[in-house]
Amino acid sequence: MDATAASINLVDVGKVYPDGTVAVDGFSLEVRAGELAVLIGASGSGKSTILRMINRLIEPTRGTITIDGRNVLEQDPVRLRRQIGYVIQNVGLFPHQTVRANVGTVARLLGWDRRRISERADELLEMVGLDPARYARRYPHELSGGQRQRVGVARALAADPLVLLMDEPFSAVDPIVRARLQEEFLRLQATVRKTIVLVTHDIDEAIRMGDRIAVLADGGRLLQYATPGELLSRPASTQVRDFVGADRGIRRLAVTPVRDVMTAPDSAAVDGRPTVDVSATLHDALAVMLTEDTPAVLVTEDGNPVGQVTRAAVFEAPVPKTTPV
Ligand SMILES: Nc1ncnc2c1ncn2[C@@H]1O[C@H](COP(=O)(O)OP(=O)(O)OP(=O)(O)O)[C@@H](O)[C@H]1O
Repeated sequence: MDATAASINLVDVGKVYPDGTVAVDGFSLEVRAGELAVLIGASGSGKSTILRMINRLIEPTRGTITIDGRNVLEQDPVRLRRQIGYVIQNVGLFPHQTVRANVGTVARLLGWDRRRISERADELLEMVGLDPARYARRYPHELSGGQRQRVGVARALAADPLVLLMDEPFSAVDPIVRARLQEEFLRLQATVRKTIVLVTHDIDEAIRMGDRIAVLADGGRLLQYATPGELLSRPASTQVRDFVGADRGIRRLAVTPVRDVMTAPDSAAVDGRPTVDVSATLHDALAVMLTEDTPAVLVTEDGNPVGQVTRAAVFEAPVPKTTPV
């Protein structure tokens, strides 16, 4: 087990609201420690309800939820919530508190001393790309939407939680800011490696961010739980296929590394051929082929040729293995 993250297990979880609405009817999912799982699905399919049952903002009416094997339903909900970071769409920052005080909220509740709280808050602000000297003393209304969202992420990470729950964290900002926040967040996640459950409506966001994506239908019915590549290349049903979209073929290129399809470099063609780095995707390789009007590109690692990718290989990219739901 990773010391900074915890696995999450939902087994046959259900929620019937007091008015009789069956929001979630027997939902099971396993999120491995350090992985980012995305919940996506039609409006009203129960995504937010599932998310909020994990930190018990909503009490399940059946099933079990464990974090690292410990049943959350047997823990004190207030203490539980302090151990789980929670980021929501409009952030919910306290308007009359400075950015530093907002980031320090949970640490304060945990009784940390003032100096440790400020130091931690400033460290977190730096991590999310906000210079504390400039922003720590501002109030939320003195920030842009994207900056507020970063403060929300910093606040959720401040007490070093094992688990982070994110409900449409980037949807309140425009698409350009959103893409930048997603990228920054992925870089941050590569360092902090939390176990994350993220709810979104945006299939591009799901594909970009998710290690695994759960596609839900009404009542929290799990249609498929798979890696982005698998979801795009092997949708489990027409419902998933429709959901993922007609351009799933193009999307798939963006999640398939050239490493997966490259073959040994053709020695005669090494000189002068356009190159892509070994970290590139098929989407990158195809873009180079199209702009350079060439049938193949060389794949390089630290500048040395390690393989090649042809147009044919791009279009015949192997289908990823299926992982059982
Ligand atoms: N407090 C409540 N009382 C009764 N029904 C509720 C309550 N909260 C949510 N619901 C219903 O439960 C179902 C699931 O809602 P939920 O918010 O979890 O869906 P969602 O997938 O997150 O939706 P969206 O994508 O639109 O945010 C919906 O039919 C909703 O109307």
